[in-house]
Formats: sequence, structure tokens, C-alpha cells
Amino acid sequence: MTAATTSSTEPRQASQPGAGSAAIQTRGLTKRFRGGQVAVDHLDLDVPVGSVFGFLGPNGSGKTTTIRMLLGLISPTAGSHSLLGLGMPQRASAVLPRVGALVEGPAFHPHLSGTDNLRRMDAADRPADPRTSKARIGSALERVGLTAAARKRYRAYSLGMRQRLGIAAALLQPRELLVLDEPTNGLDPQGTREIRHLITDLAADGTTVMLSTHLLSEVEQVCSHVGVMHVGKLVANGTLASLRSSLAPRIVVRTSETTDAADTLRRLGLADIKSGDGEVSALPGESAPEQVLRTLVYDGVPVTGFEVARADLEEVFVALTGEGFDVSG
Ligand SMILES: Nc1ncnc2c1ncn2[C@@H]1O[C@H](COP(=O)(O)OP(=O)(O)OP(=O)(O)O)[C@@H](O)[C@H]1O
Repeated sequence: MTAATTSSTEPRQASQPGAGSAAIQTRGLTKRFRGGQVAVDHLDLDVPVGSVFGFLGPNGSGKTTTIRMLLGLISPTAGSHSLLGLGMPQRASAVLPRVGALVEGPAFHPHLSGTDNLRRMDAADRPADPRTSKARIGSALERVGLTAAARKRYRAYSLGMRQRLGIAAALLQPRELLVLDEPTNGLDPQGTREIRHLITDLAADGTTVMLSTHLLSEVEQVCSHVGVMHVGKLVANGTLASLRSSLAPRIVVRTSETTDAADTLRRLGLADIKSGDGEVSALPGESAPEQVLRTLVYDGVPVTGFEVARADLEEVFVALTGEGFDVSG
């Protein structure tokens, strides 16, 4: 199946994708490196327009390789993909100016200020009108919160400021789609917060954002959708809510008498009973939670907390892959 969703005879329509259309779509996208290693294996990815899409996977799971293929920086071994409805690489010159990217950080000059670095980049961008360069640079710096540090030399920038300058460079032109490869990697908590706010702001303005990350918490905090990579394969792709609800909720009982609580749950026929520190959890199956609670109390178990808890993303990941999240592909 071809990934391009819009025919080349309808460029206007393609540049204004409607709700529900794909900002990024891949079909069977595959990369086998020369040594024979398959880094990305038949990827069918759908990133909806308007989403903040978390491309989640442990180190080495194939995220960067996928992003490099998406942007046309390396060629796929097999498969096809489109950006903003236009097939790549055929329509690269039409679509790439509408796509901003932060991949491995752009090459900035350490001795130049933030402004001067952006000036050089803007000047190298042929379609950019030099008369409006100053305004473009000023607004890109403001967008990422670097106005006050605009005259500082790049080498004096913190890692977070460098990442923000990278995003400013991607924002010199209006972008419908931003692809950010691990934008918070190596940042301190404050820098991380700033980048996450920036992503949320950009999304609120209508930009579709794809960000790769190996941090579950990052996806939970900023993303509406998620694609989960594991050893080169996409093991899940959908909204965050749908992924969480793919696992049955668990009943969690907090009590000092975990052995007694586990006995009651076992007698009621609950499955997958797990005892932890002051806590017992289980899958309720057909049992009504209120009946479970009533029986625990009737049995004299001192219950200090009781809830029906949705799975968190880490549990979903473990269920999908059979591995802990910090396992390298
Ligand atoms: N140029 C290359 N030649 C050979 N193998 C490569 C090359 N680039 C990446 N790989 C391998 O492909 C696999 C996927 O790597 P990739 O960088 O895409 O993963 P990733 O999910 O982005 O991880 P990280 O978060 O560590 O960057 C890894 O096993 C990596 O060693």
C-alpha cells in the first residue's frame, strides 16, 4: 500500500489536511543497515494532525533511524511514507519546508551569539525574504524564551538553551509539523520543564508535534498519542487513553495485613494477586469492586485504602513486550 494519501494533482487540499488526517503515515517502513541489522522493521505508523505524538522506546529501539527516514536523511530499505499527506521522497521539496526538525542538534557556531547563529541559518534558507529576517529571528527567539540571552555566545549557553536554540532554528519558518528527536535528553529538571511547556504551547497553536523519547513520564505529561517501539517494531500506536485501557484495571487494597487481604481476594476468585509493601492488588474479573471491599471488611481486614486503578504506561509497556522499560534493544 502506498503511504501518500493525497494525489499530486491536489496540492491545495494536501496543504490543509482536515481533522483525522495523518501528519505522518508510514507503511511497511524498514531499515536494514549494511551489517545486516534490521533497525526498523515494517513500521505502520499513523500520527494524526494536531496531535502531540510520543514516539516512545528504550535506547536502540529504532526511533532515531525512523526519524531520519521520515525526514529523508537516510533511505528506507523497504516501505513508504508521507508527511502532511505528501509522499516522500517524491514530494520532499514541497513538504519539507513545512516541517521543522531537531535531530542531533544543528551545527551552531560556538563563537557566535544565538541571534547571529540564526541569522546565518536564515540567510542560508533561499526562499526566506532577507527583508523580514530580523522579525523572523526575533519571533523565533521569543517563541523559545531566548530573547534575553540572544546576544550571548552559543558556547556560553546551557544545554537547555542550546536545545531551545535548535527549536528556534526549526521555527524560523511557520511549520505545520515539528519532529523532535529526544528534545529533553540531558537537560536538568528546569530545562526539561521549559521544553515541555514549549511543546505544549506549539501544539496549542495548531502545530503537530512528534517527539521521540525514552521517558514514559514525558509521554504521560505532554502527549495525546503514543507509538511504542520495541526492538525495531511498533508494538502499539494510538491515543494515550486507549493504550492505558488496553489493560484491565486492577483492584488495589492498602492494608497492614497483606497476607489476610490476599487470602480473601484468592477466596473470591480474583486473578493475578500481587502483594507489595502495605498493598495487595489483583484483577477483579467478574467480581464487583464494592463486593470485594465488603468481603474484606467482613473478614476483618483493616483496609486503609481501596481503589480500582488503571494501568500506567509502564505496565502497558511491560505487557506489550514482556520486558521492563529500561531494557536496551
Ligand atoms: N548507521 C548505523 N549502522 C548500523 N547500525 C545502526 C546505525 N544506526 C543505528 N544502528 C543500530 O540500529 C538500532 C536502532 O538505533 P536507533 O539509533 O534508531 O535507536 P533509538 O531508539 O533512536 O535509540 P537512542 O535513543 O539510543 O538513540 C541500534 O541497535 C543501533 O545500534
